Amino acid sequence: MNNIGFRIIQNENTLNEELIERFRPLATSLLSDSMNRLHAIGHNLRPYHKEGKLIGCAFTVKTRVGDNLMVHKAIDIAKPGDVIVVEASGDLTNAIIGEIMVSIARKNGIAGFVIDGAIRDSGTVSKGTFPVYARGVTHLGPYKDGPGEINVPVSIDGMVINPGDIIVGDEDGLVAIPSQNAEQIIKLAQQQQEQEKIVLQSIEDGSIDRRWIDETLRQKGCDGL
Ligand SMILES: O=C([O-])CC(=O)C(=O)O
Ligand SMILES: [Mg+2]
Repeated sequence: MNNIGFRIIQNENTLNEELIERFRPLATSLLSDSMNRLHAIGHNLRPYHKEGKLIGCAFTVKTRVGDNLMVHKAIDIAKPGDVIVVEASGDLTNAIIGEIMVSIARKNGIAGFVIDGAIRDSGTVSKGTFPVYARGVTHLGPYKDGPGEINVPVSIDGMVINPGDIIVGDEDGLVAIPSQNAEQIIKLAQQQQEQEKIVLQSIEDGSIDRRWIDETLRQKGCDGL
């Protein structure tokens, strides 16, 4: 039987430790620049935890607005290191997760949550280092009836996330990288990181070259130069 709207699909993707460590020093700004500033989860999802970077493979959940039955199932079956990514239509009426679900997820070795919807118990979540990104907060709790689906493509604030995509989150927000592009994106981001170090050093030693600004303005025909 294929009960569309009420399905659990297996997802064996994992991210090895070596790749995680190579992503760790790379800011989301470098990673999104390395995808031509076109691919990113939108700015509406913000971190609600105190600190700590999020890196892991997407374990996706599509759920009915305000319902978290399938999110509970996801917490029980996702692998250690997975990031549970929940499409809840961006609705903030009912919270999708709270302190108890965060505690179970942490205990199960889940890397973090990305919730395109609301969370609750934010006072506790905000004191911890377990990564939780969400669109907002409400004290109103979730229903637990479904429908919902696990490991289908989801849409998170303007970006399609496929199960197994690499999710990276920091203070600036979230990016998703198809796993087959990981090596290429890491290399490009490392190159930009080196370039930015050189720029920062040139600011310190006064050798920074700012001629490009006037050159660009001249090309635009700017008055008053
Ligand atoms: O009731 C729920 O499922 C959500 C919640 O508040 C918690 O996880 O603490
Ligand atoms: Mg709670």
